[in-house]
Amino acid sequence: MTHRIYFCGSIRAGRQDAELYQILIKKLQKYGKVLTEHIGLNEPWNAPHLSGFTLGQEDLAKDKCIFKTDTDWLASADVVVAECTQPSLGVGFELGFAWKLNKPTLCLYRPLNGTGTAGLSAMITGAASDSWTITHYNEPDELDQAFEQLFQKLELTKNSNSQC
Ligand SMILES: O=c1[nH]c(=O)n([C@H]2C[C@H](O)[C@@H](COP(=O)(O)O)O2)cc1CO
Repeated sequence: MTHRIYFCGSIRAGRQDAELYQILIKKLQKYGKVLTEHIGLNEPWNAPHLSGFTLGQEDLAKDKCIFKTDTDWLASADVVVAECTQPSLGVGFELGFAWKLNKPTLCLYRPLNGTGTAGLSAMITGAASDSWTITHYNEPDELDQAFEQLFQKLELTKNSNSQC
């Protein structure tokens, strides 16, 4: 299976869950190419595709490059998987963008995490549909089944679309 997977996770909004992102990205790589694998790196702001910018630089040109690259990747993705527990403006923006493009989307949320007591935004839960799923979990291994189901469904859709 060679799906193009866009993974979302907090960067500037806080790196508390960085190790978890790395684990989830590794699990997702079983199903295809994770376009945003830099989100699991120790310093995602120095990812290889940003190597033309000075180390540590966070100016407008770099932000424009991040925006262009990420929105292009999102538009080309077959599926979006977002870890939403650490609230992030960037992740929220990406989810709105994915929704507008009708991308199959899986939103992951850890309700028992200290930062998540207030619950997910209604703008995420309220979007639930056949292709917009919200999965609550505590440990990454609990997601194996959800990932399996997501990609099986994607395969079925791909196959039925290619038959006509
Ligand atoms: O350096 C970056 N690289 C990058 O790809 N992003 C994208 C991908 C993440 O899913 C999301 C994180 O947004 P934020 O930085 O607002 O937490 O934005 C965000 C930044 C920094 O805002």
